[in-house]
Amino acid sequence: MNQNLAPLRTRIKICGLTREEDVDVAVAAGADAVGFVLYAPSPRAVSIARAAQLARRLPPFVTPVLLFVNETPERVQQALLEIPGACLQFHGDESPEQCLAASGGLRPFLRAARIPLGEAAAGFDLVEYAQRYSLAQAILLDAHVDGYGGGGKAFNWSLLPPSVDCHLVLSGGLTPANVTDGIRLVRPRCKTLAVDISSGVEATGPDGQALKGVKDADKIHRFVAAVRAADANPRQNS
Ligand SMILES: O=C(O)c1ccccc1NCC(=O)[C@H](O)[C@H](O)COP(=O)(O)O
Repeated sequence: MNQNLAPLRTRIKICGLTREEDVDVAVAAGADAVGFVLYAPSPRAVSIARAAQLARRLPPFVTPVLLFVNETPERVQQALLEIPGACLQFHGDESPEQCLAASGGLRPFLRAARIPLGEAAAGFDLVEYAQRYSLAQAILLDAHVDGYGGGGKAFNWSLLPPSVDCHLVLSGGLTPANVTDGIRLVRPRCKTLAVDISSGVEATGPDGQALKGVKDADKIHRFVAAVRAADANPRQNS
């Protein structure tokens, strides 16, 4: 366990933004990064032009993250031209070589690992995966769901290996209510930990169904507050 190396400030990414007001709320709440889904089949998809428009609202030191699934290097490069300073997130079946080619070796990228649900998580070799994608800035842990991601499902965090020699981003089914447990369980196992949420801060319609791509300001604020509370209470994090 890398407890002595654990940072006291967990970085926060809010993903799947499509509206100006949600970008502004994420920034006001204290997010370190905001994610734009550049994957057409997603209900949260935005075009490159729209992502660029939204990213222009960001103040210095809040990072736009561009999420791709099995995209061509040409389209990734096009997005980087229009959104300079962005970080990339590869959330499909991209090999290490494809990640490197698409990033042009010029921009940092996150590599999503899709961890099986239930007890099967124990069979996922995260140590080997992190070695394979050693050029990634961090490995983003998401649950294995249909449609590649954004499914709002949590995998069994306690089945992760006790120590992984990389930076991790915990995602998949996080909520304001469970993020403290996630930080407590995962932070001691890696170099640094960030958290990433999309479904768990979405608004719901009158029928109780999630409005995908529309965020709830109160949930974003509660999520950030829960992360900061976890950071501030070392007893919960050891
Ligand atoms: O959001 C999507 O629709 C999506 C589609 C395809 C691949 C990934 C996708 N989203 C991933 C994310 O939004 C986050 O990186 C993260 O995994 C959050 O997921 P969750 O909080 O479970 O919605």
